[in-house]
Amino acid sequence: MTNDGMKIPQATAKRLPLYYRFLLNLHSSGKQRVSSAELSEAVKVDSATIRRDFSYFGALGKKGYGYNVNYLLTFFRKTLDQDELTKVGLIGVGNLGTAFLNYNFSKNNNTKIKIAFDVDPNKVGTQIGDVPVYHMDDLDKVLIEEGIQVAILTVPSTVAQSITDRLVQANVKGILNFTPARLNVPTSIRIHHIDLAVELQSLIYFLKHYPTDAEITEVEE
Ligand SMILES: NC(=O)c1ccc[n+]([C@@H]2O[C@H](COP(=O)([O-])OP(=O)(O)OC[C@H]3O[C@@H](n4cnc5c(N)ncnc54)[C@H](O)[C@@H]3O)[C@@H](O)[C@H]2O)c1
Repeated sequence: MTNDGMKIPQATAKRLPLYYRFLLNLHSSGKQRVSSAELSEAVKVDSATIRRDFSYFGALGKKGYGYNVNYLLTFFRKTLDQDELTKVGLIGVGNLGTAFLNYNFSKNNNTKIKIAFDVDPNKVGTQIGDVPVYHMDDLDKVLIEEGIQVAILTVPSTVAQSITDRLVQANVKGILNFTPARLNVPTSIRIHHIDLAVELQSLIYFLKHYPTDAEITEVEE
C-alpha cells in the first residue's frame, strides 16, 4: 500500500526491497539525489520501469535532478515496514538451511531468522550463526510463543506438505518454500516458491531469446 492506501502492483512491490537496499547504500555514502539511469545501472532494472514504479508512490523525478534519496528512503521504510523487525523461523537445517542461518540477511535490518527447527539429534540443541535449533516437537509451541508468522522451508520435499500443515496450525501466514514440492495451503496463507532450477532455465531462455545487446538498447530508450 502507498501512503494514501493505494495498492502497488505486485511486480513493483517485489522490486522495492532491491531499490531500498541500493538507496540505503547511497544514503550512507552521503549522496542526496539519484537519477533513474544510475538506479537502473545499479539494480539492473530498466529506467522506464523504475520511473513507472516510482510514479506509484508519488516520487516524480525532475529532469536533470533525479530523485531525492531521503524522500525515497522514508517512503520505502514505511511501505516495507523497515522500522519493524520481522522474525522468521527456518525449518530444516541441512545444506541450504545452514547456509541461510550463517547468512541471516545481515544486510537487511528488518528481517532475521530467530529460530530454526530440525529432527536430527546432532543439530537440535546447537546454535548456528546465533540461531538456536529446536526439535520439531516444539514447533507449534515455540512459533506461537515467539509470535513468528513467517517461515522458510528447507526440508526434504517428502515432508514439506505435512510440515506446512503444522505451520498453518501454528499461525504462520507466509512461507518461503525452497523445496520442489508444490504445497497446498488455505487461501489466507501466502506461499512463495523459489525453484532454482526454474530460475536457471529462465535465465538460459532469456540468454537465447533476448540477446543482452538488445536489452541494453531497450534500457537506453
Ligand atoms: N541444497 C541446495 O542447493 C538446494 C537448492 C535448491 C533447493 N533445495 C531444496 O531444499 C531442500 C533442502 O535441501 P538441502 O540440500 O538443504 O537438504 P539436506 O538433506 O541437506 O537438509 C534437509 C534437512 O531437513 C531436516 N529434516 C528432515 N526431515 C525433517 C522433518 N520432518 N522436520 C524437520 N526437519 C527435517 C534434515 O535433518 C536436514 O537437516 C530440499 O527440498 C531441496 O530439494 C536445495
